[in-house]
Amino acid sequence: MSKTQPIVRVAVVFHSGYGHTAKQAQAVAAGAATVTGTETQLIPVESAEASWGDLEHADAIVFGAPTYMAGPSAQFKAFQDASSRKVLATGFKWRDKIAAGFSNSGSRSGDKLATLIQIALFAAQHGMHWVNLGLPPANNSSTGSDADLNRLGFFLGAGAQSNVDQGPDVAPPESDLTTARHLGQRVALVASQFARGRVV
Ligand SMILES: Cc1cc2nc3c(=O)[nH]c(=O)nc-3n(C[C@H](O)[C@H](O)[C@H](O)COP(=O)(O)O)c2cc1C
Repeated sequence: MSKTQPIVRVAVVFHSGYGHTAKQAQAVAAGAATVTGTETQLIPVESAEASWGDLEHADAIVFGAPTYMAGPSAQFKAFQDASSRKVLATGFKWRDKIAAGFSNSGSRSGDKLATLIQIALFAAQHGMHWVNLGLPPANNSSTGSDADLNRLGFFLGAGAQSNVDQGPDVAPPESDLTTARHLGQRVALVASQFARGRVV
């Protein structure tokens, strides 16, 4: 890349107990990869211990967790807690990075908003710049449907819903994965704008 088009690194850190949120995470990364000059990395929280260095070098980190009992899963929360010692205490290393979030759950609401709010606050504690979903709500009129982009009507981040009797081969549905790809692309674009600004 030229000096005016720096490479932008987008990391997607996620937990998924049964594979559904992993599908959403893969879609976020795929969306980010559509932006020229973007390198993406998918990091399951189980691998986070080996990935603190990668996260330090990322321009943007997208955080994703399934909603379990009205908040991020315990495994994702453990990753968040570990970041206090690994990131905050060692020099506020994520300050001024781009951040965004996503969550998947069994119910259409399922209280995913609580998870997204928690993730946004977590990013704020790290001094990161939050990127919202940037889509109008959909599936909210007589002509709307579950095939709509942002069918669940989130603003803060990307939501997905996976029927609890379906595996990750079919859930969440394509509309939620397209919504996740949109978020990834938006994050990569914003990260690219920030990176160009730093060059200037
Ligand atoms: C311990 C536990 C708690 C859950 N709590 C919620 C919840 O609060 N709201 C909801 O809609 N679904 C809830 N679910 C359903 C999951 O969010 C849903 O199955 C999701 O697709 C799981 O994602 P995963 O396969 O990435 O783990 C819960 C599932 C588990 C296992």
